[in-house]
Amino acid sequence: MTPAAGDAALRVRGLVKRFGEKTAVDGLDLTLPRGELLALLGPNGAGKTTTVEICEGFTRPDAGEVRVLGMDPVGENDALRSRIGVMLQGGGAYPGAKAKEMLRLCAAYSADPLDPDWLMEALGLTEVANTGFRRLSGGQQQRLSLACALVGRPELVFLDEPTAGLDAHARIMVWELISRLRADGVSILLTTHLLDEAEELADQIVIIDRGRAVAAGAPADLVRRDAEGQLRISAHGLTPAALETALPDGYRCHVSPAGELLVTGDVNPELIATISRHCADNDILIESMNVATNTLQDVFLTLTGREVRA
Ligand SMILES: Nc1ncnc2c1ncn2[C@@H]1O[C@H](COP(=O)(O)OP(=O)(O)OP(=O)(O)O)[C@@H](O)[C@H]1O
Repeated sequence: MTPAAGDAALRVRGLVKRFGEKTAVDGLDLTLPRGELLALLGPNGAGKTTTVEICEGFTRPDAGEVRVLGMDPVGENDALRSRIGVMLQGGGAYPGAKAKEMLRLCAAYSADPLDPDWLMEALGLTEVANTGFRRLSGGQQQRLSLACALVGRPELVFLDEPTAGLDAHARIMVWELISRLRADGVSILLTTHLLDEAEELADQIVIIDRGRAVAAGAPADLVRRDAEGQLRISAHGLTPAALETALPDGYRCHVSPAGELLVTGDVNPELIATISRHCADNDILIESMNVATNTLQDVFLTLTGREVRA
């Protein structure tokens, strides 16, 4: 259900941002309903950070409308500051402080902050509580920035690539914390170029490429977008031309770069039986046959012709 504009935590319409000749954001629309997590998924340079910085009120757009909790992020920045959570780079205003001090300073801005000790523990930072920000590893700095964004119990959080550069263990800690916030009703705009991150955490995903939305929907709907299935077959002697003539109209057969025979169309038990019969009649041994499901990577590739990490 599309919420009314007033109900959305974030509403972006027709957003455009240019840097000289370069159009970084090119007519983007986003709606983040309250209490949901919207993932902006796209490759390097897609315009994700630019979009987030505009929503945070740090950058002015060239065109379009942005409403954050119903307000203008530039004109009403003071009123918004305590209600939104932002991950600052480089230690924000306190790069010389120790980790725990820094989090306490951030918490002091809020009337009802989360417990800084609990947050440090949840993000695996307890051991470095007394280490200065500059001496933390990149991954620890990243997690501390996340803690600072969250400690004030914001209604809406902007997380720009929150797990970039984290190892697998730290990434899971961050995912668990984000899921918990989401369950507590916090609205979250998250950017990522990690397909599994978007799929795991998001209620809605907007795939962006070159500043434009190329697809949007719930993760499950996006991967069902191309409802046609695919069979991957390894069978020595099986040729696409011969198999295609044995199948009903509408099926397409070709060989993948990996040397597998791909059959595209409605994958059902009768199709598998027909292929098995064709191979038996021609004395061909099927070594493997798999039903391939569409992944977000496939969706992205189909829409943009590029890998999401490109
Ligand atoms: N201040 C700036 N001056 C000039 N060009 C910029 C500036 N900021 C961003 N760009 C350009 O705008 C485009 C979008 O950049 P942006 O950082 O928003 O992408 P992104 O999706 O966040 O990428 P990444 O995943 O690499 O962080 C890029 O081509 C980038 O080079």
